[in-house]
Amino acid sequence: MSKQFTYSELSEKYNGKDNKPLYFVVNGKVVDVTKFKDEHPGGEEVLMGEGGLDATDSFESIGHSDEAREILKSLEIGDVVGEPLSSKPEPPLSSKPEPSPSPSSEDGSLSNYLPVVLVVLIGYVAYKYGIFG
Ligand code: HEM
Repeated sequence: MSKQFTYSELSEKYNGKDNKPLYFVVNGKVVDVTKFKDEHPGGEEVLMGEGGLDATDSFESIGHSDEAREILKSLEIGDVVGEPLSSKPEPPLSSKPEPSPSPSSEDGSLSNYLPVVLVVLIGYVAYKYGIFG
């Protein structure tokens, strides 16, 4: 059975800082990129930024080649268990703003009566100037 890591263990002991090993998670697998980071065509910094985190989205969004996936496989050293520590917390659903009612639908607003006022006005003018004979 392969070695198991938790996210808190990874982010504390394997974050690549202060000469610590650099591990992160891709598709549920823990990869050891301590040595590979120097050879990474995309640079060392981007990998350092993922230390101890779930890098699946970052890895997939770049559109890495099959060769990159082969290297990824060769670097796998274990599995991750438990929930990821959320680096970018989602706002709770309840904080979403309620849609505000549109002002034109307010009762008693003058704009609701505008068509009626216009029709009466036009009728009055037409009557006054003898358009109806
Ligand atoms: C163990 C994990 C990784 C491996 C084995 C790996 C491997 C590679 C390889 C072989 C390339 C060359 C292009 C290709 O073949 O697709 C590459 C490019 C690149 N990688 Fe990674 N990569 C890993 C993780 C990451 C992560 C987590 C990021 C972003 C946070 C990243 C960002 C990039 C970028 C931006 C390039 C493009 C460089 C360029 O074309 O100028 N990589 N990677």
